[in-house]
Amino acid sequence: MSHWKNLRVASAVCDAAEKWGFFQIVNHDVPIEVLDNVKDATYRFFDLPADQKNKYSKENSASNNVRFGTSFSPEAEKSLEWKDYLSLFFVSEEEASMLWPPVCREQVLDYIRRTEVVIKKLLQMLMEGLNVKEIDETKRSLLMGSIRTNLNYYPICPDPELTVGVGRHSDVSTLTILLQDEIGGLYVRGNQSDGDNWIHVPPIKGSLVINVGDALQILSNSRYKSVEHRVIANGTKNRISVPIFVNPKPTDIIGPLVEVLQNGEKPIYKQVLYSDYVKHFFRKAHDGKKTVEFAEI
Ligand SMILES: O=C(O)CCC(=O)C(=O)O
Ligand SMILES: [Fe+2]
Repeated sequence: MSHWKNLRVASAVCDAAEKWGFFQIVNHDVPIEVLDNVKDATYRFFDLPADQKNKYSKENSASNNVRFGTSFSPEAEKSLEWKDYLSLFFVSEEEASMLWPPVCREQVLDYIRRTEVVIKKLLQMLMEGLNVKEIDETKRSLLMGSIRTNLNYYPICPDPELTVGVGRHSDVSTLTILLQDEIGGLYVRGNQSDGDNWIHVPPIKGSLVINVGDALQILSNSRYKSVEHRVIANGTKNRISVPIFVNPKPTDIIGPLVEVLQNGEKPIYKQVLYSDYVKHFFRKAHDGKKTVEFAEI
């Protein structure tokens, strides 16, 4: 990735986003200490006593932008996912310094700051692949207008056969940047249409896993693919991961970009308010990729 101006790197990124929707990057300029620090901070948060963590639960949190919880949409699920999380919606450094838990705040902010450079480079390459020459203010908002970071904690599960870490889903983001630890357990749906073909994403020290989300699939009129993935429950080890979800602003209207349709290509998606899309997404339990149908024409 440090050679991101090299056309071969750009074309490998666009190719992976088209064919797989998932790839890993190395030599990306986010220092390994920043990654290690945010992993340590994640453990520090989940090691806090329950009453400390519960200060950030739905019932107790001072803001909707900070949320500690379990599973994905507990009201809609038949069985809960074996995962606790702390979700941090970034508004400003000032807000973070007031609301985010002190045990992880600085490390998460640092991780976001250092990753932003990588996000911009990736989006620039992906946009060039769509014939978008410049990321102006409107596009910047559509592509990276809001940022949410989750700290995920998958505790040891006494009977991993009975549940999952995270059920099959695609992300609502434009791009997701995922830091995973060395345990493994993330699977991605392969691009062969026949059968149930899941591919393990092997942990690579220092790498970041990148995946295309629904919003970028919609903006690119399905050129870039938002691919299903899931995490298995683990019977012997705790696992953590730290995704940064890069999203449009909630008030943005998303639909296929004009540059993509310039050659006469038919739009597959209509224009939808991004916050409506997100609402639709969180109403249901994780169940594959059906959510994107909400935006189909
Ligand atoms: O923990 C992981 O590896 C993936 C988590 C994930 O897919 C998500 O939070 O959307
Ligand atoms: Fe995901």
